[in-house]
Amino acid sequence: MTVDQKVPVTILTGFLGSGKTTLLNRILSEKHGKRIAVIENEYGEVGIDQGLVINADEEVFEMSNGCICCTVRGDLIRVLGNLMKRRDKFDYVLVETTGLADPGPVAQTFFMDDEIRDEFSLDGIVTLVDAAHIQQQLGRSRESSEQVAFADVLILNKTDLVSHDSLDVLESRLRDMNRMARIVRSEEADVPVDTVLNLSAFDLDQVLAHRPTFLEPEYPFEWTGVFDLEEGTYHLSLEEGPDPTMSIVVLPNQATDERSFREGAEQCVRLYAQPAIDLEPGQTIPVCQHVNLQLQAEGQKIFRLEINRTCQLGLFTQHTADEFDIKVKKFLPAFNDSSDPIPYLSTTSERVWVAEHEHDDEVGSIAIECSGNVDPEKLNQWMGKLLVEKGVDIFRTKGFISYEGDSRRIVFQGVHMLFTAQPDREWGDEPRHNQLVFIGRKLDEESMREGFEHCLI
Ligand SMILES: Nc1nc2c(ncn2[C@@H]2O[C@H](COP(=O)(O)OP(=O)(O)OP(=O)(O)O)[C@@H](O)[C@H]2O)c(=O)[nH]1
Repeated sequence: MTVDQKVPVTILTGFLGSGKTTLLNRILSEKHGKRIAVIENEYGEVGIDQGLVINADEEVFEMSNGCICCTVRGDLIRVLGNLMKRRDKFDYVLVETTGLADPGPVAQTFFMDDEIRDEFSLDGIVTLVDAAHIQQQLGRSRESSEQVAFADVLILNKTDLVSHDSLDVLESRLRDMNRMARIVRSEEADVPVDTVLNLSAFDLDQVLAHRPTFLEPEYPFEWTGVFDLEEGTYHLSLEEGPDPTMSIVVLPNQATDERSFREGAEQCVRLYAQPAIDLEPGQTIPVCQHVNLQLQAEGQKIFRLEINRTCQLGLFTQHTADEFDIKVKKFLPAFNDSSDPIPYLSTTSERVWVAEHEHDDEVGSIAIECSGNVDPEKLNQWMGKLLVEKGVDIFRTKGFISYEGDSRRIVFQGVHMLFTAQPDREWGDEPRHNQLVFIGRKLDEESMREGFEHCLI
C-alpha cells in the first residue's frame, strides 16, 4: 500500500474548554468535499460531547476507566480497527482528545501498531489554546504544556477575551515552548480548514530528535510473570494490597525473549481495552481476557487457573507482584490434609513495565444525571457561587439541562469561572433530563450533587 492510500488523521488537542468541539463543528459544517470520521475521546462518565457535535459520520471512541494515557492506545486501536471495516464511508479521520490528555500516546498509536501504521498516516497535531486561561493552565498542568509542545499548528483561540498586548505576550510564550509550530489566532475557532487539515505536518524524525522516548510505549500493566506449568489446576493467591481490585490478563503461551515479551505486551494493550470481567475469589481466571480481580475480602484471596496442557503462562498484572505478594502453586486435592505444604512456584522470567508518567489522582470528574426540571434562577445562583469559590479547581463544566417551561434543551458550558447556558434544539419526543459533567481537582461529589438537586423544581 502506498502512502497516498493511507487515511490521513488529524489529532485535535488542547486543554479543557479551549475550543476543540467548536473547531470540529466548524470543520464538519464546511464544504471541503471530505468525508470525515470523528473519534471522540472523552473524559467523564457520560457522553456529553457526542451530543454537542453536529451531525457527522461519526464514531464514538469511549474511554475505558483508568488512566487515560495508559489505556488510550488500546482503545484507539479498537476504534480504528472498527472504522477500517467501513473504509469506503470516509476518507479522513479526526481524533478529538480529552482536554486532560497528553497527546503523545495518541500520536504514538499511529507508529507503534503495524496494522494501524499500514492503514493510517498521522497528518498533524492541532492544539487549541484558550487565550484567557492558558497562562493559568500551563502553570498547573503538565498535559497542557505537552499539548503545546506537540503541536504542528497552535490555534490561539478566544482572542475576544484578552487584549491585543496580552496576545502578543502569550504568543511569544507559546513560541518559546514550540519553535516549529505555526501559530494562528482565532475567535470561535474560526480558521480556514486548510490551516488544520491535509498539512502533512507530522514529522516523526523531528519528534524523535526532540523526544527520543516518543516511541517508548506506556502500558496499562506494571508486571509480567511467566510460569512453566504442566496440565492441572493452580491457585493464584494475592495478599492485601493498595487497591480493592486489580486487573489482569493471562496469556497461555508467553515466551520470554525480549521480542516475545513486547508482542505479548502489545496483545495485552488491546485486551486491556476490552471491558473487564469481574471475578470473585474461588473463580477461574480465563485466558486472553481482561479480568478484574475483586480483592475486597480480608486476608489471602485465591483464584483458580486451569491448565489443559503444558505451557508457559504469562500473567500481565496492573500492579507489581510485590504489591499484592502474588504467588502461584499447584492445587493437589490429595495433599489438602497433609502437613507437607505445597511449595509456591518460581517465575521462569519476570518483567516490570515502568510507567514514565505520574498520575494526578486529585483530578477527576463527576457526572450528574437526573430527570426533572431545573429552576434557571436557582441554577444561576448556585453555579455562580460554586465557581467563585471553586473556579480555580473546576476546570470544565458541560452538559444539557431541562428548564421548566422551555421546549428546548439548554446547553450548559463552563470553563473555570466563565459559563453560559444557551437554548439548543427542541426536546421533541426525547425524554427531558439533565446531564452535567464537572471536571476538576478535589471535587466534592456529595455537596455538588446536593447543590444541583436543590436547583430542581
Ligand atoms: N468567548 C469565547 N468563547 C469561545 C470561543 N471559542 C469557543 N468558545 C466557548 O468555549 C466553550 C468551550 O468550547 P468547546 O469547543 O466545547 O471546548 P472543548 O475544547 O471542546 O472542551 P472540552 O471538550 O471540554 O475539553 C464553549 O462555551 C464555546 O462556545 C471564543 O473564541 N471566544
